[in-house]
Amino acid sequence: MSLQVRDLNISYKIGKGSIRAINRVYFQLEKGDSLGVIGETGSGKTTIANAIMRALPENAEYSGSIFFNNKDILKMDQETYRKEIRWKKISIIPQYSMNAFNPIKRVGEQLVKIMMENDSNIDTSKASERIFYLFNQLSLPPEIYKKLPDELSGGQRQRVVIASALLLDPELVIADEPTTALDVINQARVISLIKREIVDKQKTLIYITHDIAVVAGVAKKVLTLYAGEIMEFGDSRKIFKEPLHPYSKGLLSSVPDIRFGKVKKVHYIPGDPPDLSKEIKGCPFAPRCSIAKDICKVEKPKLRYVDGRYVACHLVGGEENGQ
Ligand SMILES: Nc1ncnc2c1ncn2[C@@H]1O[C@H](COP(=O)(O)OP(=O)(O)OP(=O)(O)O)[C@@H](O)[C@H]1O
Repeated sequence: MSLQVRDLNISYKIGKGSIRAINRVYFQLEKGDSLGVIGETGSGKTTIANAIMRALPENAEYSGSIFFNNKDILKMDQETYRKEIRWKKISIIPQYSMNAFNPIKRVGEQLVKIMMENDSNIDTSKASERIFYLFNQLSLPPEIYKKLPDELSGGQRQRVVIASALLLDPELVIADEPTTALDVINQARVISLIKREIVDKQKTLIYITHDIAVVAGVAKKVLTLYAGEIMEFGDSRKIFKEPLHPYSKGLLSSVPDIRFGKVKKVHYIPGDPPDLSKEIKGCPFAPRCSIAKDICKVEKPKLRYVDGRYVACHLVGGEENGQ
């Protein structure tokens, strides 16, 4: 598996104007990589996921490429993507599992249908064998197979969604805020199952979240996104230990640490993200950045390779990325 996102730009047309949701995004993942995508609400995380899933809404306009195993999926027609890629090669665990299922059909029946529609070599007995195997892996009781979606708890439903994403053994799984609707116990359970069934099995994972602490536990790489632009991208241990971009620093210092009976002082980044319907000349973070210089307000910083990661900041030195 290889995923190369190259110069991705996505905007949404609204009325006479448009929202520039993604700007010049580049990143690359290989088999076994796990990437945490973090950033405030509206930073463009779901837009990236939808672009990879070929599920952008009608009002989206895009340019750039997303090479998946060397084929540009943005240039593929919808039908080819649906037949060859969706479920089989790339799948998604969406934010709200409620919407993922038909409320009047039994869970097992719906999972069998996904499998049979996407793989002509599979019959009902092979499909149910795979489903029971995944239920077992995800600590779901076999009775779930015959239940209606509404008869499951939130945590069970989200685990069934994980099972559905894994049914056809895809190479890349995108988890978009998969634990938002769950209590902390179920959050921890779902996260550890995602780690065990996706990361530890050498599949590639893109994990989208507001929750930085989760990324630290799941992802080997991290990408901080702000106003649709990459601020920092690279090895998560390096970035968590010593973030270089002022935005990554701000995000990390906003994580509460209540361990060992001590409550660390939580900082927040004053101000709000910019209005994406207006042109942003310099670094989008400059108006909120406590160390911004004049250049930051007028010139976009390039992504530079610095100390083992890419950083887009005029005030952090290093080699240019060349992209
Ligand atoms: N269909 C749409 N039409 C117009 N604007 C949209 C559309 N979808 C998203 N946007 C805008 O694009 C920007 C990026 O949205 P996106 O949902 O990708 O962000 P996000 O980081 O996933 O946010 P959240 O964390 O809240 O899910 C936001 O300004 C959002 O309002």
